[in-house]
Amino acid sequence: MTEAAIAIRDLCKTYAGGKRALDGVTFDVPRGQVFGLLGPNGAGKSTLINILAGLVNKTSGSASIWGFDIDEHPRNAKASIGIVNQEITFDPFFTPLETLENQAGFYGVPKAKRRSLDLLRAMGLEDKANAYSRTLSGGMKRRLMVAKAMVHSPPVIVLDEPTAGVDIELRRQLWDYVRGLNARGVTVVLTTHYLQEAEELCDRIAIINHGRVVANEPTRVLLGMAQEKQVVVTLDRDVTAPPQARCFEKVEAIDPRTLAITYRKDRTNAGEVLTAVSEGGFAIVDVTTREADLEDVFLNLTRAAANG
Ligand SMILES: Nc1ncnc2c1ncn2[C@@H]1O[C@H](COP(=O)(O)OP(=O)(O)OP(=O)(O)O)[C@@H](O)[C@H]1O
Repeated sequence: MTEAAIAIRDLCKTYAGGKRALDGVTFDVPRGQVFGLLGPNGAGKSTLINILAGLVNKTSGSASIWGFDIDEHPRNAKASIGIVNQEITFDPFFTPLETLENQAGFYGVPKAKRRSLDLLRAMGLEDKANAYSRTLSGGMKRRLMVAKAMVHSPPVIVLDEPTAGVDIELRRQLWDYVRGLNARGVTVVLTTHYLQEAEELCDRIAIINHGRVVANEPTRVLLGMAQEKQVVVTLDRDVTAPPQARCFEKVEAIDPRTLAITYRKDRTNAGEVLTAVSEGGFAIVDVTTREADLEDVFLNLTRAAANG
């Protein structure tokens, strides 16, 4: 069996004051994947990452990184992971090249083994190597943070909300860099509030809620768990009385001639829904369908956990 990049077993954390932030968390991050860690605010994601980073002490359970237990081999465990936090932290008066060299010094990487320029190239910052870091754009600063977390060549990198507050174009750029890192063999763990980001990038996703894992599946399996689908039909005339059928879960009027009809794919299919609309005496002029997305699954799972 190939060992996991990160193995977490029955991890618990109760903060002083009694808050139980992690309540028996168990999962593996397989090597070579982009792994998404999702959860609503306060679910325990930062606590988990901080335990891996050695910044927060766990209450019980175990965790290992690249086969190194964080208690038994803390130095090796730390050397195996690079963590990119949400905050941008580097001295604005150093250049990107100096920033990486300083960080490599901090990690004790010998000069001969440093590859600061390679990293800057990989992050698209080569031509900024000698600029003042404070003159970089927001997206460049984030990429510099990723490069900084990579100076000791860890096989695993954790990106905590890498695109929070970043506009869509920069977000796509950062996604490309994440894909590039992964293509070079780096295992990537990503926390994000943007479900579309997880859907696009992650091979596998774990969802945590109230300190527990409520799902841990390949992304496509998770997406398959969404049962609701929608067809949007444009009709030949204004609808005064919306059509009704047992296979409809919900009918909403988008405009007088356009209806969004929700159905459950485990109970019916788009063909039956469209037939029911025609049988209601309408001719269908246009049809589009909307696939359920991760957001539907996420809401269902976190809601189910809240109610259960
Ligand atoms: N130092 C601390 N002392 C006490 N409680 C804490 C501490 N840090 C976090 N918590 C609590 O533990 C729970 C989990 O917090 P955590 O920051 O791990 O969640 P999160 O999933 O990272 O949330 P977010 O997405 O908002 O960062 C929350 O209820 C939080 O208030």
